[in-house]
Amino acid sequence: MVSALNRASVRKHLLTDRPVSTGIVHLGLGNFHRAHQAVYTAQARDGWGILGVASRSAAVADAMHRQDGLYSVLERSPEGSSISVPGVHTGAIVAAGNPAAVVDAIAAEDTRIVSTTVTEHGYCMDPSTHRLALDHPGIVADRSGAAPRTVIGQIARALERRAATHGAPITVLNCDNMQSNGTQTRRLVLEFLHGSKAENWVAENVAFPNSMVDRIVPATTDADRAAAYELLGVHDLSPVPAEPFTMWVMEDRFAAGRPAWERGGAVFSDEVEAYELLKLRLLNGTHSLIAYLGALDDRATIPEARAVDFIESAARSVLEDEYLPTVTLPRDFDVKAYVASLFDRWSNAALGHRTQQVGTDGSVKLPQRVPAPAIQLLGQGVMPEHLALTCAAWLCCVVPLPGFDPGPHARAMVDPARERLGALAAGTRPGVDLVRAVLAQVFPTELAESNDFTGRVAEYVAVITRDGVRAAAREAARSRTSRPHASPAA
Ligand SMILES: NC(=O)c1ccc[n+]([C@@H]2O[C@H](COP(=O)([O-])OP(=O)(O)OC[C@H]3O[C@@H](n4cnc5c(N)ncnc54)[C@H](O)[C@@H]3O)[C@@H](O)[C@H]2O)c1
Ligand SMILES: O=P(O)(O)OC[C@@H](O)[C@@H](O)[C@H](O)[C@H](O)CO
Repeated sequence: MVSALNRASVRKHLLTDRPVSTGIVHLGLGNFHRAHQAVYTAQARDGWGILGVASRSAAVADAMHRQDGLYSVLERSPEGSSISVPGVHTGAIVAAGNPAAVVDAIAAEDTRIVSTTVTEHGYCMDPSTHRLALDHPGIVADRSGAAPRTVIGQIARALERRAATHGAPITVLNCDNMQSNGTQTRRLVLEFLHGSKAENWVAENVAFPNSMVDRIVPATTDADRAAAYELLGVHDLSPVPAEPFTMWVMEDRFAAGRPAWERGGAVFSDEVEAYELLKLRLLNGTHSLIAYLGALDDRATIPEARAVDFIESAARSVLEDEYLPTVTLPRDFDVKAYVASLFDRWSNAALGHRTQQVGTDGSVKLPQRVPAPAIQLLGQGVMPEHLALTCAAWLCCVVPLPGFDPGPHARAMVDPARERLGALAAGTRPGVDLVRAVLAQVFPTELAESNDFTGRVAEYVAVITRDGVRAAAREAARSRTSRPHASPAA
């Protein structure tokens, strides 16, 4: 019989010491948290424990319960694989079954940090205004006094309770791929609590540091489970695959202490915004383009897509010509090495990050990546051809024109706006009207109402639909060569 992973069966050198107490409540017990923050917390070795909260699915929490709270992180690269077991979780619960328990945990006096990786759409933020979507059904219900089911509702209600009881300060640490993620979370929580007694207490006693998180962590496959078994010698129900690269940069503004995450290599910096913009644009923005072009070219994974000549060229163009000129680099940052490392990381075939996964939730991810650089370049009289191509490829994946089949990887992309945008498309004339109507749903008005930009997106949609995605990328490359462009060495 194959034995299961638990504290008795795991090889001791792979496991960290048991945490002393639960100082952190983490919302979003997905793969990323388990291969990123949990690993840094294990490497801090200073006793901090984490209560993990899954939103709806019980799969990860159940697996962890059956394994004494453990799971493995399987580092995969073409050079080989290695494994570790970050045993820092003191519990795992599912919010959907017991929303009151989430509020209780965050409100507990011993809780000093509440952190989040709940995907961009978990914040119920209107993507075009970046304000709390007060008409979101979850927010409406949570504000009416029901046991809160949204992340912002859970945090806000727990902070209210802290204010009304022991008054102990706390830090809210957003670890999602969002620009100014701490600042935005603070605004959303305060908007939720607007007019309440707790509003001032939160403003004065709760820290919301900004953070930049980076590690490519795909969804787990059967091949990962088999590889984990080979390395562990016992069966893990829920291993997490991850690339070797990992980076975490955050502001050192914690209201009630923090683990010594620097022991795992985390960087505390006053330049987080520069790191965030760099990462969200160069990595995530380019990643989105590779995913949408790749899916439309029938490529299942990012490394397969990145190896296609026209996709690699488009990726280099959007990165070097359109994202890079719109960021301010952190001090002493070696951007040439960073760009080279990105193309290496996207080539990691051992990891097999799926185009479908990276392309999922485009309606809430792209607003963090595309509008600001597009508006900046348009303001300089430059047409951002490859940002327009990114939007067109996304539209062709999630709101394809009648008769156009975007292929299985695009069809598998989940998007919270898919239905709404589909209904909009059904009632709008294809072409620039449709592009403008769709972009108005997700982007700031300034970009959605730019005739130049929406016109260009509509042209790329037409080319993809009529002649295919390769032809559209060729067209973008041709247009790009007609104007000067920057390079990472510049
Ligand atoms: N995976 C990566 O490579 C990576 C890298 C950097 C940052 N991130 C950030 O982490 C996030 C999660 O990635 P992941 O790989 O863990 O995904 P995942 O699918 O493994 O987990 C997603 C988690 O978010 C929760 N969630 C989803 N929708 C929610 C909602 N509406 N309300 C509350 N919780 C919700 C789920 O319960 C789950 O715990 C990403 O969206 C991104 O912002 C991921
Ligand atoms: O995590 P998402 O869904 O916001 O975006 C998909 C990928 O671009 C992303 O997961 C990257 O792999 C990651 O941000 C690398 O740190």
